[in-house]
Amino acid sequence: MDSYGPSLNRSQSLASGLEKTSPTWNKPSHSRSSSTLSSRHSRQIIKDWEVIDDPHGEMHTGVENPHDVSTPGICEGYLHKRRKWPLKGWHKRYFFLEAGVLRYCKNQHDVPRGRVQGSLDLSLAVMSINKKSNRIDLDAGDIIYHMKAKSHDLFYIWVTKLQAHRLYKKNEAAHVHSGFFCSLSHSAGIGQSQTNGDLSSAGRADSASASGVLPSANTAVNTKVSAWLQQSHDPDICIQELNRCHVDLNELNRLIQRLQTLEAGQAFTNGDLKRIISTHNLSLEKPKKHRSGKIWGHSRTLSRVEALGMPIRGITKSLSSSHLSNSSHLGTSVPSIPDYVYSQLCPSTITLTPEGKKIHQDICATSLRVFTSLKTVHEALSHERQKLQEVWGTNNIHQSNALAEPVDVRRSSHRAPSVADSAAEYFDASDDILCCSSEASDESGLSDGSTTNSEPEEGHVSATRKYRASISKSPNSVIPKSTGRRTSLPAQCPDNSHVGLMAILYNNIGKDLARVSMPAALNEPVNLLQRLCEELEYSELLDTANNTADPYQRMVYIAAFAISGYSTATFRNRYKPFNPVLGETFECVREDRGFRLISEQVCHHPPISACHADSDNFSFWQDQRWKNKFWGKSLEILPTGMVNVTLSRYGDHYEWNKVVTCIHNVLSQQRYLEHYGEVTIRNLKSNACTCKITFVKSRYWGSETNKNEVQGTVLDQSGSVIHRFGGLWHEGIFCDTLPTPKCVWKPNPMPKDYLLYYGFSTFAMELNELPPDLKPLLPPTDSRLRPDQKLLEDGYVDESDRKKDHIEECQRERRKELAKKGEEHIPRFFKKSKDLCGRDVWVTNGTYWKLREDPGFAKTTNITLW
Ligand SMILES: CC(C)CCC[C@@H](C)[C@H]1CC[C@H]2[C@@H]3CC=C4C[C@@H](O)CC[C@]4(C)[C@H]3CC[C@]12C
Repeated sequence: MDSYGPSLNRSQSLASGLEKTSPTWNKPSHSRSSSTLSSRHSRQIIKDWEVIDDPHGEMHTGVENPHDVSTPGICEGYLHKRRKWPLKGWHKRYFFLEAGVLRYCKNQHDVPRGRVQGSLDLSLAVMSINKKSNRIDLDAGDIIYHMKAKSHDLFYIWVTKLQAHRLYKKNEAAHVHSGFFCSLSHSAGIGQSQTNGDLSSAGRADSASASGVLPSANTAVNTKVSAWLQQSHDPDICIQELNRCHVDLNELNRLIQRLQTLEAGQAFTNGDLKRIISTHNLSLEKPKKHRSGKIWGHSRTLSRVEALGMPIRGITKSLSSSHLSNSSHLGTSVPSIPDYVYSQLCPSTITLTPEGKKIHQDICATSLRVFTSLKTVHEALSHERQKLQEVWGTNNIHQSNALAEPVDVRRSSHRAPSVADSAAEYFDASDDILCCSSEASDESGLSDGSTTNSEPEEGHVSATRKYRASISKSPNSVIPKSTGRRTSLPAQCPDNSHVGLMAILYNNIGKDLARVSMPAALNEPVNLLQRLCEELEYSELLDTANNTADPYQRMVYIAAFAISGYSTATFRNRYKPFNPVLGETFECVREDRGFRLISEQVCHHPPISACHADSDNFSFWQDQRWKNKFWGKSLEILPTGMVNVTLSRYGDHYEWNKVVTCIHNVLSQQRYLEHYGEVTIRNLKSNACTCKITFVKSRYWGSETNKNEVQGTVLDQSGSVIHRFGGLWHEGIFCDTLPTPKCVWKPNPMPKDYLLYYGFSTFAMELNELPPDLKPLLPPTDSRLRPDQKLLEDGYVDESDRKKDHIEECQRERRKELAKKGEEHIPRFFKKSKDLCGRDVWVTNGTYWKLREDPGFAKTTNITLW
C-alpha cells in the first residue's frame, strides 16, 4: 500500500495533456498575499502528484457515432478504491464511466442489478494523478474518490477516459445552460433576430415567473430582477455565441462524417491514441472463460469488434506501445495496452491519410471555436449570476447568510443545479487547484477514511430517522438563566464575499491553515484558544456523568459531551478563528457552570494550542493541533491529539480522538461543514466499557435527513452492546437503552439574529467579553486584550487588518530574536509530557491560577505580544 500523506504533497508544474512546460509554482515567502494566481492554467505537481486540467488545446472528439460527436465511450473495470473508515487500505470496486458520470459497485455483477455504491459527476471534479503509484484522485467537493489502477497501462486508459468524460460533461453542462438561457430569452420575446428586443419589464418578469424561474410570490424581487434583465446585454451575447456554436457544430458533424468514410491504415499519433481510447467503449477486465461464452460487460464491446470482423488495421501492438511511450504526460514509459483492451479499439477511426489529417485539423479548429464560444457564454452567465445575486441579496438579508444556514436546509449541491450554481461549479472545477497536505509525510489514520464515501451499515439511516423523531419530541433545553453576561456582540459580521479566497489558498498550499494569515474580514472575533473552550459549552453533561453511578450510563453522557463539542460548527463556515500568537493565553472563569479554563499557544511550528479546565466534577484537557489537506475543492481538517476528561467521583480517566472536519466547496458559495470518522472513548482507569461513535459521512444521493448523522454504542468488556444512541450532531442525541429512554443532549437555542453575528451561540459570544472588573486580573497575553480581535469585534475591519499585520510582524521579530540567541520559546503555563501511550502531550504546569492570585499578573514579568 502506498502512503497517503506524500501523495498529497504536490509542488511543481505540469502541462497535462499539452506538451508545454508551465511556469513553476512559486510559493510566496510571506503567507499573506492577495496576489492573483501566477497563471490560471498553470498545473502543479507536488512530489509525484499532478493536477490534471482539461486539455484546452485539444478536443476529444468522438468519431464513433457521427450523430453524437462528443460522447466519449464507456469505460468499465475494477480499480482499487480507498476504504471507508474505520478500516485502512483499499478495496476492489467495479467502476463504470458513462456520459461524464463515474459510478461504482461492489462488483461487476452489481452493475446490471443497479446496486450502485456511489456516483460522481466528473464535470464537478478536480482530478489529480500520481503516475508512479497509478493513483487517481477525484475531488468533486461533496465527494472525493481515491483510486488506484493495478497497472500503468490501465491507469493510462482510465486517466484518458476520465479526462474525456470530464470535458464532455462540462460541455454538456454549458449546452444545457445556454439552452436554458435561450429558452428564457425566447419566452421573454427576445427571439432569434438578435436585435435588442425592446421589452417591457413586465413582459420579461411575467414570462420568467410563468416558467417558474423566478419566485412569483415576491413582487418586490420580481421587479428588481426584471430591472436587472432590462439592463442586461449578456443574454444577447449568449444567443449570438450559441448560434455561432450551432453553425460550428453542424460543420463538425459534417467533418466527422467525412472522416469516417475515409479508410484507416496509417501511422497514428499520441493524440490519435488518446482520441481512440476516449471514443471507444472499453471494458478493462480480462475476459474470463465462461461456459456460455457471455461475459457481462464485454458482450457489448467485444462482440461489436468481433461482429465487425475487422482486421486490426492501423494499430499494431508494437506501434501502440511505441506511441504510448511518447505520451505527453502520463509517463515516460507506458506499457503496451493489454490484448483484451487492445482488441476493443476499433481501427476505423485511425484515418490519417493526408485528407484525413486535414479534416482532423479542421475538426480541431472548429472544436476550438465552439469551446471559445461556450467560454464566452459561460463568462456572460457568470456575470449575470453575480448581478442576480446582488439584486437578490438586497431583497433578502438572509441570502447573504445562506452559507451559514443549517446544513439540511441548504445543500444546494444535492438538488438539481440551477443555471447559476452550475456555472459556478463549472468554473470551480476548471480551475487548477491542487491538492495538498500541510505535512510532508502524513500517515494519519484519520485521514485514511476521511475522504472516502462512507457506506453506513444497513439500518443506519432508519435508526437515525427514529432517533431524530424522538429528539424532536423531546422538550427543548431550558433557556439558560441570565448570567449577567452580554447577549449580543457590539457589531455585526462583515460581508467577506469579495475576499479572494482562492488566491489565498493557492498561495499557501502546503501550509497549516492555523499559520496562514488571512485578511481580517475572513476572521471571526474569537481565536483558536477560545474555540477550545467552546467545547465546554455543554459541560453539564460531564457534571451529569459524575453523578451517574452506572459506568455504562456514565459513558453515554461522556459520549454526548464528545459529540456536543462539534455542534458549534453548525453555523460557522464563513469565518476563520484568529490564529493565536505564540505565548498568547486565554482564561475563562464560569462560576455559573462551575469550571475555569486556561489555554495557551504553546508551539508555533507546528501550531499547538493547549487547554486545561477544572471543576468540582471533572477535569478536561487537550492539546490541539491539526493538519489540513486541500483536495482542490474541499479542505479537510485532521485533528491530532486526544481529548481527556477525568471525573472526580469515580476516578475515571476518559480519552478519545477527534474526527475529521471537512469544509466542502471551500471556494464557492455552496460551502458547508461536515464531520466524519470514528471516535473511540476509552476509560484508562477501567476496562469495564468502551464507546464507539461514528460520525457518518453523508451520501451524495442520500436524503437530506441523513446529514450530520451520528451513531454510537457503549460496549462492555466482552464487546456486547450495552447502550445504543444516535442522532445528529447539530440537533441532538437520543439514547433508547437507558432505563428511561431520553434525549441526552440537545443544543441550546441560538440567540436572536445569530446569522448576523458570525453564527455565534450565546456561549461563544461571551468568550471575548471583557468586563471592567476582569481586565486588571488578566495577564497582558490574554486574547481578550488582543487589539486586532477587539477591533474586528467592534466592526472596524480595516483597522483590525492593519493591527493584525503588525502583531504578526512582531511575532516574526520575536522568533528571529530567539533564533539568533539560539533559544527556544518556553510556554508559561503548560509543560511537555508523555501520556500513557508514550505520545507527546502538553499538560498544565499548575501555575496559572496561583500566579493570578498571588502576586497577580500585574506584578509578574510578562511577555509583550502586541
Ligand atoms: C477560509 C475560511 C473563510 C473558511 C472557514 C474556515 C473555518 C470554517 C475552519 C478554519 C479552522 C477550522 C477549525 C479548526 C479545528 C477544529 C477542531 C476540530 O476538532 C473541530 C473542528 C474545528 C473547530 C475546525 C472548524 C472549522 C474551522 C473553524
